[in-house]
Amino acid sequence: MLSLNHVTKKYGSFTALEDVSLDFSGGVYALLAPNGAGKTTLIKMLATLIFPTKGEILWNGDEIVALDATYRDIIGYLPQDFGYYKNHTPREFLLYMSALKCMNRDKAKRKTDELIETVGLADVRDQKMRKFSGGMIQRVGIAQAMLNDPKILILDEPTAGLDPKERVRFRNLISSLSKDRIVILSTHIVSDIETIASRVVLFKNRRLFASDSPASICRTLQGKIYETDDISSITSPYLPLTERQEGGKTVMRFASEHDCTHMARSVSPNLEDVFLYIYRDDAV
Ligand SMILES: Nc1ncnc2c1ncn2[C@@H]1O[C@H](COP(=O)(O)OP(=O)(O)OP(=O)(O)O)[C@@H](O)[C@H]1O
Repeated sequence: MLSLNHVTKKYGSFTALEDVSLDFSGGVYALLAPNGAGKTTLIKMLATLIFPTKGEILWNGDEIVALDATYRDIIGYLPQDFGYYKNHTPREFLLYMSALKCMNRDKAKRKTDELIETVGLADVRDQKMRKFSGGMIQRVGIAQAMLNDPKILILDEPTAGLDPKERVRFRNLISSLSKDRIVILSTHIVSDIETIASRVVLFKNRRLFASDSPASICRTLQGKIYETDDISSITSPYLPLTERQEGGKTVMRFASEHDCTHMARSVSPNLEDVFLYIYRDDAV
């Protein structure tokens, strides 16, 4: 198990994360928060690129910093800006990354071929990456993070810049890779994780706000979410959430602290409602 115990991270006098305690056991953990909430800071600490100012991060009871290379051997990491060589083919790039990870050549070749299949790049394994789409590049990124068959796979905003079809493909890939390992991914896009996250981790005001299953997180707004096509009635204190077109009318989803069944239809909360509700005062 990977555990954060009272972790605080400061950059000079600025506190990016404060007193975060959190356990990761198995499955997909989605760090969901608006930009600037500290997701990358947490991810970089988990990847041992930066260190907590206070508190400790433990892998099965041992500090990850003290474990050093032993810990790095069990993690796979895809950073936000994943640097690759445009003139490399996926195969060349993965073999190069295997060499950096000191893998023996036979194992590296075997693993490279296997991962190229897994991420669906077999047809282009020997083509230069300069013409690859964002989704294809991210799939190469996942493959390099998986070379050492990591127990912990850490992905920082893996779906940023992908088109809807690529996002779905990527989501399915992450889900298939999450068996028998911890996957920790950061995102500010709710639809990326609604179906694949076993746990959603929310931060607010630099602190941990919630860490629970998507269903439990959604239940926190049970009885507070409504829909109506009388959108002119949705003014303060109601909180407008989303709008959609239905049967030629605009239907608005909104949150209310009080019963509104006299004027609107009560609906089941979804993760997007929760996100918009929790971060209503933040710039998202
Ligand atoms: N090296 C640094 N020095 C000073 N402040 C920093 C540094 N890195 C991050 N910050 C600040 O810490 C806060 C959290 O940043 P972080 O990158 O962790 O957020 P994030 O949730 O990952 O957002 P994004 O999705 O935009 O990367 C931000 O206010 C950011 O400006």
